[in-house]
Amino acid sequence: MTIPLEKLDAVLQNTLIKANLTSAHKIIQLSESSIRQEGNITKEDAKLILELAAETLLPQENLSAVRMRLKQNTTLSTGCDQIDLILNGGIPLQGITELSGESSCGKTQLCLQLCLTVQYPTSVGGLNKGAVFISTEDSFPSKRLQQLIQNFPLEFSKSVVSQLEENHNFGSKIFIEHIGDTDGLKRCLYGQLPRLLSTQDIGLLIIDSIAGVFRADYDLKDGLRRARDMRSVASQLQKIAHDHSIVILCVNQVTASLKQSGLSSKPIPALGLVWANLVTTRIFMSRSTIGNFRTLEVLFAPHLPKKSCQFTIGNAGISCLD
Ligand SMILES: Nc1ncnc2c1ncn2[C@@H]1O[C@H](COP(=O)(O)OP(=O)(O)OP(=O)(O)O)[C@@H](O)[C@H]1O
Repeated sequence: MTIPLEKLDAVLQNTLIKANLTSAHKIIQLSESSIRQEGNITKEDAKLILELAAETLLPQENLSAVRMRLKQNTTLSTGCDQIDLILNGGIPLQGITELSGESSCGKTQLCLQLCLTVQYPTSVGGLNKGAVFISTEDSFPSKRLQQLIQNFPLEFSKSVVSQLEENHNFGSKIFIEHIGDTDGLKRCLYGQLPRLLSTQDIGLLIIDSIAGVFRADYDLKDGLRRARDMRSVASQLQKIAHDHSIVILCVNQVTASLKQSGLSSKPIPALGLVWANLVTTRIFMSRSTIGNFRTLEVLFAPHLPKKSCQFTIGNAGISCLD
C-alpha cells in the first residue's frame, strides 16, 4: 500500500520516490531518524510521513488496541471501552456468558446496550446483526430502549453512521419474546428460535433472566428435574452459539449467602452449582452503597483473568469511570 504522496510537497515526494520509500508497510517499520537519513527530510516531515503511513494502514479513525482486537469478530463490544478491555474485546461469541448481580445494578441496561452494539459494523466491534431478547419476568423495557436509541453515543460516529443503512432502525432489529416457564423456554430454544435464526441475521440472544424460569417452576423436591432441564436448556444454547456463531447472554439473579460471622452477607449468583458448571463465562455486577457507581467483574472465564472496573448509568447508557 502506497502512502498518499499527493498530500506531500513535490520535493518531499521526489525524495521518497528516489529512496524507494513510498510503501506504508516499509515506512511504518522505520523510526523518525531512519526516515530522516533517507534524504534531506526534516523532523516534522518525517513525523508527517509516519502519520500518513499509519493512516494508510489503519483507515478507521482512532483505532485503539482494543478496537483492533474487536475487528477479529470473536467478541461483541459492550460499547464501553473499559468493560471491553477487561473482557478482552467484549462478550465472547463462544459458549454461554452469564451476567449476574443484585436487583437494579444495571444488568438489563447492559443487555439493552448490547442490542444496539450488535447492530454496529464489525469494524467498531459490532456484528452487523440483530438481537433476540427473551424476557422471563418483567415486561421488556421498551421506553428505556427508545431512550437509549436516541442517546446512546455512536462512538466513531461518522464511520459508524456511514456504514449503517440509511434510516437504520435499531428497534426493528430486536426480536422480543416473553416466556414465563421452562417448557415455554424449551419450545422456543428447540423450535421457534432455530426457525428465526434460519431466516434472520441474528448475532445476540439474551435471556433476562434465566433464574426467572428455573426459580419459579420447581419445588424443593424437584431438584433432579430442574438439573435435567438446566442441562437441556444449556446444551441447546451451546449448540445455537456454535451453529450460528452468536453471543448467548443469560442474566442471572443472586442469592444471599451468609458469611461465617453470620452478620454480613455476600450475594452469589443464583441457581447453584449445576448451572455454574454449564456457564462458560461468569460476569458479576454490583452496586455501591456509597455514590452512584457500580462494579463489573469477571468471576471466571477460560480466557480472562479476574478483573473489574467501575461504571455509572445515565440517559446514554453505561459509561465507565476512568
Ligand atoms: N435513564 C437513566 N438514567 C440513570 N440511571 C438509569 C436510567 N435508566 C436506568 N437507570 C438505572 O438502572 C437501574 C436499573 O437497572 P436494571 O434494570 O439494568 O437493573 P437489573 O440489574 O436488571 O435489575 P433486576 O434484576 O431487578 O431486573 C435503575 O435503578 C437506575 O439506577
